[in-house]
Amino acid sequence: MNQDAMKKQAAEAALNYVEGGVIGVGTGSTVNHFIDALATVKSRIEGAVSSSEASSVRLAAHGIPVFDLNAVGALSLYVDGADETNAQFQLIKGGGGALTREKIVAAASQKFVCIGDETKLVKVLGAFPLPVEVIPMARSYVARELVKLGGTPIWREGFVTDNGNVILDVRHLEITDPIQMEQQINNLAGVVTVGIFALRPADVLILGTPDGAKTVDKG
Ligand SMILES: O=C[C@H](O)[C@H](O)[C@H](O)COP(=O)(O)O
Repeated sequence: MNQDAMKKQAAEAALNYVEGGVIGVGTGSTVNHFIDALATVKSRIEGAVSSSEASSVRLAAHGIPVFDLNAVGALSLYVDGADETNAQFQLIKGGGGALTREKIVAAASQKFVCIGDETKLVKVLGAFPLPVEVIPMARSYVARELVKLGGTPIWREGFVTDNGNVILDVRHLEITDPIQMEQQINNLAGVVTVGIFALRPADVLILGTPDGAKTVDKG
């Protein structure tokens, strides 16, 4: 079974958590499978809050109403993918550049269901280059500060986030204390969001495997 088929399995298993109301929907290839599956049960929900323009377009194409987060208040459920997860469900996200809106929607949600394939599970976060969204004028300054932390930041040239900012992808960080590093990088002037999701980790992890989707729910 290939990676995409495992992502699809996990996405379809996440439908078990869709009960009603307005739900939060993330971004990426795994979430695209989830949006397509959600369309088959769309009468169950009122609509969705989306973490990116791309997901909003896909939801709308399926006839699923898309709401502004400010119009709906707290969400019961958020479903999103990840680039890496550790056993504590602390994540690296932002490979698609949607990390800031993803972190906002995750924070506003009671339950965060993370979906992916089994290759996303790692012992220590950081093999995947850590995305950091930065205000454009702060790009070089933040890059120098990230070098002081031991990282090698690479500007994702030509890419602009939905918020009009730039992304630095930071290699060579071994993230042994994700909460501390999330706070430290978020505190740099000019950083909008770092792609570590440890202060608000996922609550449920669903990983596609060759033997079927495996769900671990922290309850
Ligand atoms: O910005 C993108 C998101 O954080 C995605 O959830 C993450 O990159 C995983 O993407 P995919 O499901 O395509 O592997």
